[in-house]
Order: sequence, then structure tokens, then C-alpha cells
Amino acid sequence: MSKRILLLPGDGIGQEIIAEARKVLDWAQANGAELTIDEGLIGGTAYDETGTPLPEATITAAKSADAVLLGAVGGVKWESLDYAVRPERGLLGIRKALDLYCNLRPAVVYPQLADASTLKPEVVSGIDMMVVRELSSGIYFGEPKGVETLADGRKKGYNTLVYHTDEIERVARSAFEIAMKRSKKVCSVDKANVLESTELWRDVVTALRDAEYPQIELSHMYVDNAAMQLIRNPKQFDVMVTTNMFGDILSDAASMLTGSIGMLPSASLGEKYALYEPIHGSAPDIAGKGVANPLATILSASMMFRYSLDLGAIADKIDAAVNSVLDQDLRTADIMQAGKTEVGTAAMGDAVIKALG
Ligand SMILES: NC(=O)c1ccc[n+]([C@@H]2O[C@H](COP(=O)([O-])OP(=O)(O)OC[C@H]3O[C@@H](n4cnc5c(N)ncnc54)[C@H](O)[C@@H]3O)[C@@H](O)[C@H]2O)c1
Ligand SMILES: CC(C)[C@H](C(=O)O)[C@@H](O)C(=O)O
Ligand SMILES: [Mg+2]
Repeated sequence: MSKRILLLPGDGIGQEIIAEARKVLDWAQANGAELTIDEGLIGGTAYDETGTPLPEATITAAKSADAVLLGAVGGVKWESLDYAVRPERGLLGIRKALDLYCNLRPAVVYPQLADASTLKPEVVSGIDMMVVRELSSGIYFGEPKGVETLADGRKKGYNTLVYHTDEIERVARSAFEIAMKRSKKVCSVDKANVLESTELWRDVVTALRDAEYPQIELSHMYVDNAAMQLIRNPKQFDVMVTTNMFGDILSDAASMLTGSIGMLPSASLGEKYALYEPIHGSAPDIAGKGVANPLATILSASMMFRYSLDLGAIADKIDAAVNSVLDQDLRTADIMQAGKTEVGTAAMGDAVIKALG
């Protein structure tokens, strides 16, 4: 039966990188994968066309798809809008609507790029770690929140960091299940020395390990130390599980182990739905220039074939094609190294298609 994919290009380089991922989907279709591919609106582009960053039609289409592949949202043009209709609300809204609580952000250092990192090659080479980020709760969604003017004229801006036991337990379970297939090592990152909500996080993660995953070697780390350790000695980590905001920050940091944020794909999973997207944003500084790295998005498509479409053989081929273009010394500007050949977004996409054969 044909698998339905919803493409949500979004804003800025989102449009450019999804165009390259689309080439890969078209290749898969031409090579036997039965796919129905639709496109929808999200983010600033959706706001401009419909007055909302997350049209009802997009949610409906996402819910009837087997998987969603998203580019990026946001941009300077929409920064002065009210929060309720900012492009980012479209992304948060679809994560919430699909209950995508488990965000997998694999940081894999390709051998060809070990010296593209700003860290020493010996520090990063061989890295293959997984950041498991809680995605549908925490400070991003907690109530109350807002900005108020107080009686004395000062303004008060506030957000609330809330976690419930079940929200912690389900993402911790995902992390443990992933770790069972890897090194059986999980580091849970929190700020339990200061924040009660993450003291609960630590307690729940520990209790679940004790009750159901005694084989897992579980460690806990405060987020400030984790940020430092990620740069000092990243190879100590395999699976890292953490809250929504800490995971946002730590995964951007982890991306630089790989050479560029343009290399890091992600899968956002819930019980019923799945969405795939690069971890980076709409990159207003390079949008429209045709220089963005499309590989994080193409690798997100690979994760989609593997996890949601049951087409692991196609995912293997995409992964091999990405390896091949790097072997051919082709580099977008963000991963450019001396002696290599610099290519733009479309040329990188074309090279992947050529390598796919
Ligand atoms: N998932 C998302 O849609 C997402 C993620 C992060 C930021 N954003 C939004 O994107 C906008 C810009 O945010 P930002 O500048 O903080 O983060 P960003 O990730 O868009 O860009 C950060 C830096 O990384 C570079 N970069 C990002 N992706 C790249 C790629 N594929 N190839 C080469 N270089 C790349 C950019 O040029 C920029 O210098 C904001 O509106 C923000 O809210 C969206
Ligand atoms: C754009 C923003 C809402 C988003 C987040 O903070 O989750 C982004 O930074 C990401 O990492 O996907
Ligand atoms: Mg982010």
C-alpha cells in the first residue's frame, strides 16, 4: 500500500533543503517505493497565506499521513508578530497536536568530516551518540506564561517549567529502549540541584530504570556540566535523555561535533504520529543564497524511511549515498575544508541522487 508523506517546507532555507529531500523521495518512488507525496503550509509562510502559522488543514493532513518531513520555520520578517502567531508557534503547535514527545537527535561524526569540527579530530572521531529530547512538555508549554505589567509599572515576563510523572516516564522509556539496542548506557541530564521539576525528572528516570531496566547503566549529570563534558570529552556519552529546553541547547552543541548543524537530522515520535526534520532553523543569514547544507534534511528523510515507512533498505541506500558524496570530497560551505570541492545546495542534492544511482 502506498505510504503518504506530508512535506512542510516552511520558511527560509526550509524551502531549499526540502526541495533537495524531494529529489530523494522522487528517486525512491522511481525505484519501487509506493509513495503519495503532499505539501502543506507551516510557519511564517503559512501565516502570510492564511493568517495562522499552523492551519487546521496542515494538522489534518499530518494526521492522515504516515510521516511528515519538515524543513524549518521562522525569520526576521515575522519577529515582531504577536507570540501566538509567530512561525515557531506553528512548529510547537504541530508537535503538541501530534503528541510528539520523543525527539531523537543522533550526532554522528562521519570519518570524512572528523577534521571539519572545531574540536580536535581525536576528540570527535568515531562519535555516534543519541540525544533524546522530551519535546511536548516542559518550559516550552508550561502554564502560566506571559508578560504582564505590574502595578508599579515594571513588566513581568514568565514561563513555567512543569513535568508530570507520565511525561517523564514515557520519554525515559524511549531512551532506555534505544539504549538496550546500543551500549546500554544512558546519561540523564537535569538541573536537579536547583529545579524541583527536574528533581522529579531524576527520581522518575531512576525509578523506571530500577523497576524495568536493571541492565541499563544510568548516570545523571547537571546540564551545565553536561554542556562542558560534551565539548571536553564527548565520547563518554552514548544515549543522553533530557528535558525539552536542555535538549534543544545540548543538541545544537552536539551538532558541532559533527562539523556543522547542517549535518544533524532528527525524528520526533509519538504513539501515533511521526515528524522528521533537521535540527537547524531557517538560517535567515544564508536563505535564498543556495548554499545551505541539505544533508541533515536528507538524513531526516532516511530516518523517516527507516522508522515510519518500513523501508529500511532505502534508508540504507540514502545513508550510503551521503557517505559517497563526502568520499567524493563534495562539501557545502558549512563543512568546507581545504582541498575539497565546494558545492551549493542543489548540487549537493544532485550528487546524492547520482550516488543513489
Ligand atoms: N526547527 C526549526 O524550524 C528551527 C530550529 C531552530 C531555529 N529556528 C528558527 O530559525 C530562525 C533562525 O534561527 P537561528 O539563526 O538561531 O538558528 P539557525 O539554525 O537557523 O541558524 C544558525 C546558524 O547555522 C547556520 N545553518 C543552519 N542550518 C544550516 C544549513 N543547513 N547549512 C548551513 N548552515 C546552516 C545558519 O546559517 C546560522 O549561521 C529563527 O526564526 C528561529 O526561531 C527554527
Ligand atoms: C524553533 C524552535 C521552536 C525549535 C525549538 O526550540 O524546539 C528549534 O530550536 C528546534 O530545535 O527545533
Ligand atoms: Mg533548536
